[in-house]
Amino acid sequence: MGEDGRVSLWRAPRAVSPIEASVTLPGSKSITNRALILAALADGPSTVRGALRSRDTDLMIGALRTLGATITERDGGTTLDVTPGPLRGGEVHCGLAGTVMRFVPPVAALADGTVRFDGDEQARVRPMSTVLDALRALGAEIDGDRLPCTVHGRGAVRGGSVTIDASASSQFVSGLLLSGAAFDEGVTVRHSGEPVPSMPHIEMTVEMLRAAGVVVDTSEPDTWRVPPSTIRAVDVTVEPDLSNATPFLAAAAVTGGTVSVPLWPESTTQAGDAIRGILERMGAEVSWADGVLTVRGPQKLTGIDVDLHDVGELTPTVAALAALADSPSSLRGIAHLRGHETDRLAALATEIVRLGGAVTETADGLEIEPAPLHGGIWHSYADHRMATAGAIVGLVVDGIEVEDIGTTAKTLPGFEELWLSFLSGRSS
Ligand SMILES: O=C(O)C1=C[C@@H](OP(=O)(O)O)[C@@H](O)[C@H](O)C1
Ligand SMILES: C=C(OP(=O)(O)O)C(=O)O
Repeated sequence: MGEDGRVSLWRAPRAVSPIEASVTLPGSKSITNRALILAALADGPSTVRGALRSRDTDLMIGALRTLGATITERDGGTTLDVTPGPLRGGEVHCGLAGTVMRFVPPVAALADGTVRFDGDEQARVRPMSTVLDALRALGAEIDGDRLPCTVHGRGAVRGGSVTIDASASSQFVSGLLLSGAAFDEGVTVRHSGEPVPSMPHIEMTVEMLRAAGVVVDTSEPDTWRVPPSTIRAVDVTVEPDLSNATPFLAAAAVTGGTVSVPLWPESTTQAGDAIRGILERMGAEVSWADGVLTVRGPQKLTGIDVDLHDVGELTPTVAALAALADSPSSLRGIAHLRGHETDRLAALATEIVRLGGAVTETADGLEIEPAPLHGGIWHSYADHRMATAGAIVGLVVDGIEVEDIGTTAKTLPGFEELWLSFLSGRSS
């Protein structure tokens, strides 16, 4: 929606030749928001360098300031100095950020005061009861099962053991673990149910807790044990957001060009790293040397049969690639995407079919057949990754107009300008 309330349409740039470019991405949303939570609970001042500044991370900064942390900015806002303060009540706006909705309530339960949570209309239907019920079982008092809801903080949380069904989102586990060391008895989270999605994101949580001196016992499957302890202040540098890199790498794949992304970590828990294997299987050449990832697109993009359960946030990019491939694709293991920013399976199927594509929505994924696409409006559903998926399609299909491209500000403000300078080979 534009400022005047009308739907805004962005004419997606068409690639006139193979894209040859290099692009540097800002920091990871997932690492930035975890670092901020841990810093707000730490035993002293922390510094977060290379932080992502976007709607989701600004909402996290706002939430933690409300609860009592002092957060100051340097280096154009990408270095954040965080000094924890006594936790208190207030109003927290979650926007559409899963990390704010699921990571902040456990912090609020530790506050001395009442914390009211609300968010965007679409956030009010995102699953949240699992983390709220778990907090109740651990001794917190909470009204509500989704946004809006209220946490009546009492300055401490008993903690202990809780069994949850985290099959709808890994963020339920991460949220409880991030604050768990500050609970009187720590926390033991056991998962019971269908497999937990997005496991690398839980590994990211565990790795960052350990870096802050917190013990996390992961010796039993589907069980995470965090004994009570102080959370050490840290000086952390955030990796670039590899999931946000995927539309840029996809541009090489669909145009037969060459795209490089510097500062690509040699090893990482970020889901975005899985794009390397995915693009290779679709026919691209992928190489990594001296911290630079390079993708060289194929003559013909092949379809892929892939289980994206662990890396669901890559689905919009992979679906756009699949819609442009010359053989069928099957994207599986991603039923939980119905609880993301929007029902991503329905949204992707609707938008690709609208352009002439052949997509069948299954219970846990998408079947995509090759079909010639034509121009038209690509709706974004307030979902940053839907918007960037439309930009990928627009590279090779004439007349694609992406509705509400500004929604990319959730994790990548300035996407339009970055995309344009990238396409002209001007980006860094
Ligand atoms: O913890 C995180 O930072 C995230 C976990 C994942 O959530 P789900 O487990 O709900 O898929 C991922 O999709 C989301 O983009 C970020
Ligand atoms: C699922 C996503 O976000 P959130 O952190 O809001 O869950 C995402 O970025 O793809």
